[in-house]
Amino acid sequence: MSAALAVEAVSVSFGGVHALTDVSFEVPEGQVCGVIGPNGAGKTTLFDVISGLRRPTSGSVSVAGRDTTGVPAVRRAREGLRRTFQRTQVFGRLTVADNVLAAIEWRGGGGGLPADLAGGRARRRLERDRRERVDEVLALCGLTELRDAYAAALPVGRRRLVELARALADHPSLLLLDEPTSGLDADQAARMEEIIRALDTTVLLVEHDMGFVMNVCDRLVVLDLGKVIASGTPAEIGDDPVVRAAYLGCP
Ligand SMILES: Nc1ncnc2c1ncn2[C@@H]1O[C@H](COP(=O)(O)OP(=O)(O)OP(=O)(O)O)[C@@H](O)[C@H]1O
Repeated sequence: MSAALAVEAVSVSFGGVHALTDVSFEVPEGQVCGVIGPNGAGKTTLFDVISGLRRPTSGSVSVAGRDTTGVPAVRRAREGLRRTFQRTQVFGRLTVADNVLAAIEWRGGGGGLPADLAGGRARRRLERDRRERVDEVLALCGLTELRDAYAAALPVGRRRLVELARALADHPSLLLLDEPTSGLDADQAARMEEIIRALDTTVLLVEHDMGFVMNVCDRLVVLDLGKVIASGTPAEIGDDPVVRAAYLGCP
């Protein structure tokens, strides 16, 4: 079976700066893979390449066995790729529940043409299913009690959970999380850990909190100055002398 995500020999240069050099790794379906590395290691550039915001100078990206290197970001999103950002992106003027609903309805309000063709009863069923999904995702993310709050009024930790809820709303096949614990307090980070561990979606995440990364990831890829310096299970990475010296700062 092909990997859910395969990054093959990806390089990105910005003029003379080699942000990524010959980066390769795979993530099997359903696994959580963490990308770690110091500032400037190339993590954001890698996410940009995988999500289609940046075309690599060379190399390729495949999702579920299909080469998506030249595929625009919006089409990758339609095919099930979701990404959250270091700076949370939610609709501040919508309630929490409507933020999630909008993430489900973006393919077409109320079901679009198929629902129109199918008639009123089918449309009502579709709308009911969507509202049920909103309730389900809000509960999963611990947001039920905040469903009617405006997203702009929430502290950053809660907004991050709203962003996650939006990303999960229509069952992504590949989820990219950029610093999911940034701005979260300890309880919220624990909730984030639980949510990610319970997902059956393939997840790639960038995170600086090493305790979180070690708990939540099945595999890790370590970048340094744009190159993969190690990859393996969290235990293997924790024991790797190259990583300890270059990144963890210990012998
Ligand atoms: N648009 C750009 N133009 C020029 N150089 C860039 C650009 N984007 C990134 N870089 C450079 O590429 C390298 C990798 O940057 P990138 O932001 O991917 O690293 P990062 O690991 O995400 O860092 P951080 O943890 O600080 O977010 C850095 O040297 C950065 O200065």
